[in-house]
Amino acid sequence: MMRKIEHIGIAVKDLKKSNELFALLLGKEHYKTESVAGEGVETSFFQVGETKVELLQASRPDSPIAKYLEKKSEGVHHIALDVEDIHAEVKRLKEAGFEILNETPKQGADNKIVVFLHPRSTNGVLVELCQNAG
Ligand SMILES: CC[C@H](C(=O)O)C(=O)SCCNC(=O)CCNC(=O)[C@H](O)C(C)(C)COP(=O)(O)OP(=O)(O)OC[C@H]1O[C@@H](n2cnc3c(N)ncnc32)[C@H](O)[C@@H]1OP(=O)(O)O
Ligand SMILES: [Co+2]
Repeated sequence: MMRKIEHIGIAVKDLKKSNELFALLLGKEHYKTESVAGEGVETSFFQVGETKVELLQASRPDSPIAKYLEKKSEGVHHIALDVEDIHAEVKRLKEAGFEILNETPKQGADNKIVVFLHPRSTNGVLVELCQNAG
């Protein structure tokens, strides 16, 4: 079951500058920064009511964010959905015909395990499933 939008992921070139911009926009500072080496990203998180904004800067050239920014401008990169049982959701979505990029959940930021769906199977939106890592 999809419980809520966990976060909106935004690709940025300069995390420090974007942290200042989003602190001004949201009227509050980010509550954490975190490197996710497996994804080649540096992230920062802002709590916005029940959901979050996740800013993402590439930490190495082969990062998905680096590739994204080679072709597109800064902006909304993905939508993350909070799920109760990520394995059950992967099974349900696979059977429904969605393209799962990593069937085995991988370590995400902010104490989550995550799975991604290919945007070509979701109307052009990169979708991330997030489950609390416990
Ligand atoms: C996990 C840590 C953190 C967290 O929240 O915990 C994160 O969120 S990390 C976020 C970064 N990691 C990822 O994005 C992993 C999943 N992404 C991928 O596997 C790739 O980026 C992929 C498959 C979405 C795209 O791969 P690649 O760039 O090699 O392929 P193309 O450039 O050829 O793109 C193929 C096709 O997809 C379109 N595309 C690419 N990225 C996006 C996007 N973010 N949103 C929507 N569409 C996207 C691209 O435009 C191409 O479309 P086409 O029509 O063929 O031009
Ligand atoms: Co994310």
